[in-house]
Amino acid sequence: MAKSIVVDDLDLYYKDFLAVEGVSMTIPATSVTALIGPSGCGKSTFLRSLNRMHEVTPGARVEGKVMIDGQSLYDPAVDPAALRRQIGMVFQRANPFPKMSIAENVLAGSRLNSKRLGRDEAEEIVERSLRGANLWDEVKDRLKKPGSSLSGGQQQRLCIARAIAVQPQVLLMDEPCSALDPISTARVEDLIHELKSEYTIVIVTHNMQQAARVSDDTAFFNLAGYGKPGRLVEMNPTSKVFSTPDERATEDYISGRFG
Ligand SMILES: Nc1ncnc2c1ncn2[C@@H]1O[C@H](COP(=O)(O)OP(=O)(O)OP(=O)(O)O)[C@@H](O)[C@H]1O
Repeated sequence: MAKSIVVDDLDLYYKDFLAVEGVSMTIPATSVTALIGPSGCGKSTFLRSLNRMHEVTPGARVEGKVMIDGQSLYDPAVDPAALRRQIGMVFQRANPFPKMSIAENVLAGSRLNSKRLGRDEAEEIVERSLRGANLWDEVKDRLKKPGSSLSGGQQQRLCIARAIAVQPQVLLMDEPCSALDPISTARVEDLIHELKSEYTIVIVTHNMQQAARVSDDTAFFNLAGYGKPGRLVEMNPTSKVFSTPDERATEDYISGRFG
């Protein structure tokens, strides 16, 4: 079931370097939130703090709070590996397991999560997830072929199918279309639109039009200068951010005056 995320005064460090400072925001459930801002302002770092991937980097640490439906993500009782399997992530470059078949790719997370899957159960997960990722019709006759035999756009949708196979609460996407052609991009954007009825989606994008097309809310991050931490400048409904933003810096960025 989709969950809301509440972030309270979050600081993100790489060793002594404060990369992101003082972020507080509420990400509503079953909606798409876009993270935008100039290179280096900490969008990916922030995204990775939402499923505890940030701390996988040696020396990286977190101060502050992230709550998912009232549960603190950084509570010592939370198992980060189990949590990462519950919060799906899709990366810039499609990364299917190259030697695994299409079906096995979809099942990879479920196999890690659970006991043995029965054949019927496995087939049901494969079909449901591939349908969910708008890929079923294109691959249903070649489920045993390697994931790497698909086109780039199909591979990215396969990765989305893999992420939703475990029915995550939240789906994090880090520039999921940046390596895709316009047609594949449009398909992934359509998919994001469909998926938001079931998932809470947070997407990092450099593409302003994409943020405007796919998201309900937009968070603009900025940094005061090189070596300074990134900060959240404003978060508002996307229509407002792109028409009458609260902050001058947001307007300047959106209209291409910097970044
Ligand atoms: N593994 C790391 N070790 C040390 N510093 C890092 C690491 N990863 C990122 N940083 C630094 O943290 C800051 C934020 O980087 P991040 O990649 O989150 O920004 P971004 O907004 O996603 O950038 P881009 O739009 O270019 O992808 C940058 O100053 C970056 O150099």
